[in-house]
Formats: sequence, structure tokens, C-alpha cells
Amino acid sequence: MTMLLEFKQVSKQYGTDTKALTDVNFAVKEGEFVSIIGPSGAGKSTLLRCMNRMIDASSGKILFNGSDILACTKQELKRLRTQMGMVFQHYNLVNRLSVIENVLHGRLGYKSTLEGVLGLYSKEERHQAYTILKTLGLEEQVYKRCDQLSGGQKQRVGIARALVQNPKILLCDEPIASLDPNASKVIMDHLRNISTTMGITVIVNLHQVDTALKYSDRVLGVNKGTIVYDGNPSGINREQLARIYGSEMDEHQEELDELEELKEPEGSYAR
Ligand SMILES: Nc1ncnc2c1ncn2[C@@H]1O[C@H](COP(=O)(O)OP(=O)(O)OP(=O)(O)O)[C@@H](O)[C@H]1O
Repeated sequence: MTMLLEFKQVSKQYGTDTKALTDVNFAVKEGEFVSIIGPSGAGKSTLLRCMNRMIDASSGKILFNGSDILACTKQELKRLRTQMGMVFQHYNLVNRLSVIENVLHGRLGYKSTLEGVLGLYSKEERHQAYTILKTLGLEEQVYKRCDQLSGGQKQRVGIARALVQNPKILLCDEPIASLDPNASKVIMDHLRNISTTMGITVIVNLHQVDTALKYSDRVLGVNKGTIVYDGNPSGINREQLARIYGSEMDEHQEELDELEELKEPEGSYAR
């Protein structure tokens, strides 16, 4: 399998005294579903946002599909970002616009400024946007204004906007942190399905250990800006949780205990 994303000795410093990431190394294969977990302030968002240079890493090398993200020009970065969809905790939609108009914004990276301002989308682009919305169960909402949607529906619009880019990777920053358990399950099921059926690599920041373990092929555990666990979800036990969460471990131990009861004989978790 080809490596799609590689971090080599990546560090990020904010100002003079906050070291958010220190010498981070990992590589993600095409099609993998990876969750990033860790306590508050560990550096999860910084790590995810360095991947598409929403945040500039201070040092190291980040390779996406063979291109050096930190060294590329603005133009090249715009082109690379079309292949990197982003999903946000607070959706980042334009509430006064319709669902389909928001989804079509995902095509802006392919357009000139003028085409973008004039909202010039082809018939094919509109058809693709509609098809994706249908796949995500939003065919009845296509022409509704986004402020008329529930949180879970808004997040599905956010995912549709990312998918219409035809990305190679989806970067999801706390995609279920503002949702109730039912809506969270719907979103995680869609993300998993996107990875499995479309072969798109998915990287998700999560606060919920149980969700990370249930849905992922691989877990990156972050503590104080360094990766302290990189491996299969079934390898996360009490000791690993303690390394990742330190003093916050007790609240996540309960999630682990519940999951252990759901473990299938071969060691993976029933989704
Ligand atoms: N723009 C910024 N300026 C200065 N410091 C920052 C900035 N963004 C993040 N930090 C600091 O960097 C560290 C890592 O923050 P980050 O948001 O990446 O952590 P996180 O694991 O995503 O946290 P949370 O789970 O609470 O969202 C923290 O100490 C945070 O205070």
C-alpha cells in the first residue's frame, strides 16, 4: 500500500513558550481510518491542522501524496488542498444559503476567483452534489436553508461539501463533539462507510475513546505534543490509556471496560 501522508520530525511552537507538537513521526496509508485521541490540550487539533497547512508547522517535513506541504507554493497548496477535505466541529456552513449551495462551495478550489464569486457550477457538479447528498440521506433537504437543519444534518452537509472536492483524504476535527449520541453514530457510520466503500483515507480527532476504538483501523494517542501510542485499537489497554490520558484516565477507563464486554473473539470491536 502507498503512503498517502507522512510526518517526519514535525514540531509546532506557538509563540515563545508553547510547544504544541514535538518531533512527530507517522505515516498513513491510502484508505486507512485513523483516530487521534488524547487529553485536552494534547495537540490533536494542531496535529490535524498541520496536515493541510491550516496551521504552519515550525519544523520537520510533511509529505502528502509525495508533495512537500511545507515547501510548496501558494498555488501548489491550493491544488493539493482540493484533495484534502476538511470537516469541522461547528460545521462552518453559510447558514443563510441552501444545502446544495453550501455543498457546491466544496468545488471552489477548482475555480478561478471570478467563477467562484459568480457561483458558476456546471451541470455535472450540481449532479454530483445532489448524488452525494442523497447518499448521506439528505435528498429532502437539498433546497432548505442550512439554518433549518439539525446539528447532525448540518454535519452531513459538511461531509458532502468535503466529498464534492473528490478528496483523497478527509480530515475531521472533532466532527461529533457538538452532537447527541444518535447523530454521532450516524456521522461515524457515514465516515466509516466513506473510508470502506470509496477508499478515501479518513483521519478523525475524537474525545471519545470508545468511538475511536470501535471505528478505526488505527489509533494515534497523543500526550503533550508527542505520539505515545500508534497502533491497532485492540492494543489499547489500561496501561496504554494511562500513557495517553495521564490523570484524565479514569473517565476513559469506564469506556474501555464497557468496550471490553463487546470485544469479539478475534479481538476487534463490534461496530
Ligand atoms: N493559536 C494558538 N496560540 C497559542 N497556543 C495555542 C494555539 N492553539 C493551540 N495552542 C496551545 O497548543 C496546545 C495544543 O492545543 P490543541 O488545540 O492542538 O490541543 P487539543 O488536543 O486539540 O485540545 P482540545 O482537545 O482541548 O481541543 C495547547 O497547549 C494550546 O493551549
